[in-house]
Amino acid sequence: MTTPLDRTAVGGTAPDVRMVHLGLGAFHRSHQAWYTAKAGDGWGIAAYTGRRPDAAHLLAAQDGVYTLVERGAASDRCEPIGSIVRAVPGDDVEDFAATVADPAVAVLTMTITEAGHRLTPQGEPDFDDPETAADLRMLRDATGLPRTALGRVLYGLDRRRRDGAPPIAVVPCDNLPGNGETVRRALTGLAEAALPALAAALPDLASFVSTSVDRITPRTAKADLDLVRRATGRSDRTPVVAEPFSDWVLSGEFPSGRPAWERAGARFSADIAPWEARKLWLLNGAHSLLAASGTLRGHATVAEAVADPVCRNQVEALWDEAVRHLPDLGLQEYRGALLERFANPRIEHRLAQIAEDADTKLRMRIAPVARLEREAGRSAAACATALAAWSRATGGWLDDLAPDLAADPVFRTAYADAAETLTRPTTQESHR
Ligand SMILES: NC(=O)c1ccc[n+]([C@@H]2O[C@H](COP(=O)([O-])OP(=O)(O)OC[C@H]3O[C@@H](n4cnc5c(N)ncnc54)[C@H](O)[C@@H]3O)[C@@H](O)[C@H]2O)c1
Ligand SMILES: O=P(O)(O)OC[C@@H](O)[C@@H](O)[C@H](O)[C@H](O)CO
Repeated sequence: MTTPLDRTAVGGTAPDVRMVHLGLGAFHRSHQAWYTAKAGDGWGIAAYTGRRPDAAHLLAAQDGVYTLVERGAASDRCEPIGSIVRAVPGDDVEDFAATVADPAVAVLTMTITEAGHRLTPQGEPDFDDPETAADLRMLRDATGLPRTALGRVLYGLDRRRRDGAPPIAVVPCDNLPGNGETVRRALTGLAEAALPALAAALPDLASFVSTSVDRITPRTAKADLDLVRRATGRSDRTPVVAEPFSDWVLSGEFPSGRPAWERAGARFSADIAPWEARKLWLLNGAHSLLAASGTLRGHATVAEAVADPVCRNQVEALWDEAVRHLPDLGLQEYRGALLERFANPRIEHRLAQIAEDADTKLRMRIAPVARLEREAGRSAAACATALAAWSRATGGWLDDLAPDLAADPVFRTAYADAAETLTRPTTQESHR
């Protein structure tokens, strides 16, 4: 017999809400909520969805409690997680703002996806984006509620300013370089356009923490619901599956306190840039390369693609280019560990998921390495392969993604050569 999952699975008492999260997806639950539960020092989270309410409804029906399935190469480990105390649809913007303004709340984390930031390719607020422009008008004229993620954050922070609550730490957890500083600049620019009093107050009202986040978390499959029921004897309508590995590097101030995330292995560093570049260029860069090239070669998951020698060689070549621009942070070991993580046959990480919003991702994961390679006088052939595969898989144009690289004759030649190679069968294939 199975019993429904609820708070009794985690001891019965909910911790007080001291953290708020925007973008209640799989990754928040496998990562920040997991670190917060492991810290064990009584921080509860009120989590809001970004776009669709479904995740909030499912989770709220279970008192916010869900099962984390840690999926190793050989077996699964199921654990109930109880740090999310309230799960709320994101379109309840008034509720979100009231939580952000709550003086007991000290931390605001976010996973709104890279594209959800609605930034220009240069990483600045995009005032030409119609939804951003509509939010700015509403905020300025106080005529409605914002719909974009950053618009909602501005609305919440402005409520906090007006209520005179103590400063809050804003902790972006998307795969964006310098995510804390990027979000600080974006919010400041947007506030200057619509809420000048907030723009002036922001430096005292909020700190911005940059983070490098890592835990491969694919979308949950239907079969995982049965698996959890069999393994735990409880029916969970919304478990989350992740690899056993997890990493979190943070840099910045927490003026009103934070959970003791270091108890769960989080690291605090004054200089996050090298860690972040290592993760974005090696892990995420390879993911985006595989999402394009692996799809072209008929693969559906990361594990399938990385087992293909053609894709694997492309990944190694990309890494050879990237590591020339990274300090020695145990790069050989890191590469070896990544190959093992990618090869985990039980993690069904679909290339189609990684390929979503591919152009935004490639701008951050591949283009920076290509530029550094070109500055060093090399052709950046492996980056060119990644971009050519993306173009072939999606119909995207290099000129739109990275006009500077498109205008560089050496890179352009490498890109054209790569495009041609992608259509040519390998020696093995031509002998079949
Ligand atoms: N899944 C991973 O392995 C992983 C690992 C590291 C970092 N991340 C970061 O977390 C983000 C979310 O990943 P996930 O696995 O939770 O995805 P998910 O699809 O499970 O959840 C995405 C969340 O973002 C919200 N969202 C999506 N588009 C949005 C938009 N345009 N504006 C506002 N909110 C929006 C969704 O409503 C949802 O709440 C990724 O984009 C990435 O930046 C994910
Ligand atoms: O989550 P996204 O969409 O930014 O990117 C897809 C993957 O590259 C990413 O989720 C990785 O699995 C993750 O960053 C590992 O920590």
